[in-house]
Amino acid sequence: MTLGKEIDGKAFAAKVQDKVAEGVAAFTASQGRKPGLAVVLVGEDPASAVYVRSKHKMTLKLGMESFEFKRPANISQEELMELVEELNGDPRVDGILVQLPLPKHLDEQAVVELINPDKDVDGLTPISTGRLALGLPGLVPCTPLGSLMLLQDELGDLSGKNAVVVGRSILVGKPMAQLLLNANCTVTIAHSRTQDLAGVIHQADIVVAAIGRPEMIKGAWIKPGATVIDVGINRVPAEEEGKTRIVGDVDTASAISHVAAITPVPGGVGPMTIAVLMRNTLFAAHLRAGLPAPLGL
Ligand SMILES: Nc1nc2c(c(=O)[nH]1)N[C@@H](CN(C=O)c1ccc(C(=O)N[C@@H](CCC(=O)O)C(=O)O)cc1)CN2
Repeated sequence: MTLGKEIDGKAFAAKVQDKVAEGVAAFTASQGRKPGLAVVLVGEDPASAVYVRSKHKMTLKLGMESFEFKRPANISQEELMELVEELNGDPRVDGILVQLPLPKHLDEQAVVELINPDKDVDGLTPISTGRLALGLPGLVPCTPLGSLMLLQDELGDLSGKNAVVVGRSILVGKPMAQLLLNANCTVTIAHSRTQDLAGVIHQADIVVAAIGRPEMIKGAWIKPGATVIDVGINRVPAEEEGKTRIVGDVDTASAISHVAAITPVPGGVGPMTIAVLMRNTLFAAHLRAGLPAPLGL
């Protein structure tokens, strides 16, 4: 039995970060200021707090300015919108990211829509989404772009490949499908109502799993030799009493003998999410300064 390769997302993310750091140094030298990223965290969700801390540390490590805005879970819609308006107008801020999910009483879409599209480093505003749908250059959501980079590094040209994206979220599934379509794949979006999910997945040369259900996709569903990107980050009970561990949406133990390559969880797509956020911040800084997009990123 041959086993597929595990794609090292951490190592690839480190390469992206090195290139961003070079670009940041060049930008800072030419503009006399550092690119700046503002991250807004609402509430006390422990996972969100960890991700925001990682973003802060990475922003500083790569030579950029980091502005963190922590607000209580009971913040009103108006107060949050005011904060976004302030950041839209702040000349030190090139990129704005509102950490998701927001507490239930807040209208996530309204908050995202208020972000200046030139500062939309999450690629979630209607302008960014529209540009992606039209195949125009723009800011693209971090996890899907990171996943595409891993696929292109692994497979080269993706033209003509059958790709199945499992999941249709605004953050991952929909932009991922659009990116694969722009890369000339034949794309199917599968979701919770898809009939014969196993059969649909079995047609795919590329599977992107983004449904948020722990280890749901089994090895037998995967076409032998397919490349699998596992976007899931699901916390499940560990063997040790009271502890948890993270698993993806794919049952890696059964999939590894079917795939040509697969991203592990952790250490696959996750690190790429933060690396691409850094890239997008550098891109946004170039855009605002009227400079062409940095090369090689
Ligand atoms: N506004 C946004 N909110 C959220 C996004 C996003 O892109 N924009 N994505 C996720 C969370 N996220 C970044 O925000 C993120 C998730 C996971 C990782 C990561 O590196 N994961 C590690 C495992 C980490 C762990 O042990 O918990 C891995 O997979 O190796 C980074 C960023 C939802 N919200």
